[in-house]
Amino acid sequence: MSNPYVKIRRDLHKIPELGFQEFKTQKYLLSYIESLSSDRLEIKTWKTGIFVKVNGLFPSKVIGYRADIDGLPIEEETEYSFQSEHEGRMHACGHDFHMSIALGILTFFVQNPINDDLLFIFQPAEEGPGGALPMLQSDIMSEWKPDMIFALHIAPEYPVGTIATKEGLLFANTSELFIDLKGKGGHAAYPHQTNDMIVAACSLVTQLQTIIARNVDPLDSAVVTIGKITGGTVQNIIAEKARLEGTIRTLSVQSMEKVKQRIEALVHGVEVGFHCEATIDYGAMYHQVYNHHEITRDFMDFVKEKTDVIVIECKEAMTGEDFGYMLRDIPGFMFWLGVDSEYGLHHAKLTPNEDAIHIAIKMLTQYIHQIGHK
Ligand SMILES: CC(=O)N[C@@H](CCC[C@H](N)C(=O)O)C(=O)O
Repeated sequence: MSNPYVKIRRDLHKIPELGFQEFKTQKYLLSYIESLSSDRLEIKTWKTGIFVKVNGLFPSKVIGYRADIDGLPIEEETEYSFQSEHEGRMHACGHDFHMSIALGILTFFVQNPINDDLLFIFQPAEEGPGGALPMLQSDIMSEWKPDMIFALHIAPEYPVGTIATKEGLLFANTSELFIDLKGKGGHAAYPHQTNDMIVAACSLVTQLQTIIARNVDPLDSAVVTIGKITGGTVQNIIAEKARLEGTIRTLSVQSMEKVKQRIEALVHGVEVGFHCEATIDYGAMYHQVYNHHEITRDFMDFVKEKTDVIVIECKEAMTGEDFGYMLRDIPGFMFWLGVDSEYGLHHAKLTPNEDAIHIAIKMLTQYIHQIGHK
């Protein structure tokens, strides 16, 4: 392991923290960035995130690069010697890779300054409740606002040495979904005296799937996933309460509204049918990731023509990313970085190939070097 950014990735892998609790992560990043001790660097913290400006020689624009820094509530099941030291937390979405790659690029340009200014954004809470929008609206961002911005996300399904992206829509619109049901609990042997919220919740989960099958245009796409159900107390008590937690994904803002209307109608139906009360909370919503056409095309051409990395023109995905908010305001793009893992994103055995770290740093320093001198 001679690559220092692999060591950084492993250090960060050990300390995954949830959104807006990334205190150790922020401290680690700050101590590394401050150790670069250059008078070109300006550093400002924002909650548990960090903005770092690398001042250029003769700046005519600011180039932005964003890395997300939070982990997930997953108990790690890899065979790593550098497993998560935080019980029930894991970097299972590659943000440890994203941070180490960002530090690699940052270090390169501190040591090899270019004309333009660079802004590195280490953003908390991508998995929820969302750090991109409030960071974008912060005073620091108004002062240092980039003229263009980009970011990457690791992709377990693509080989190392490849990237994948496309012009226009890349990732879906998302909305979290929390539904609370409250009825009348009671003795397991007297169901006729109760309104069982376990039965209501199970019925609702099945009904929600009919939205995709029967309400969304088959030529459009949407997802309603319920990832968690809780309810009840013990096996012989009929549950008074149940909670469904999930997420909605759509390829347009309009479809999101339609799906939500159907959810509300079905939840109301369950209220009537099961004599219970229901509340819906949509939690955090993310704007779609929409890549700027010309900038993305230029980037793809650059990688094809000037690097060893293979460019795949991919389809849009139903993943969400609050980086979509940054791209709504600032022209730029996002791309997938191939890391070839048997297990996918959000899996307890995700094991991305670390060779991708060096490949990404090399490719992106070349790219920034080219656009930063124009
Ligand atoms: C890249 C990725 O996996 N992003 C997450 C974003 C989650 C947003 C929010 N918590 C939700 O579930 O809607 C994803 O699950 O796609």
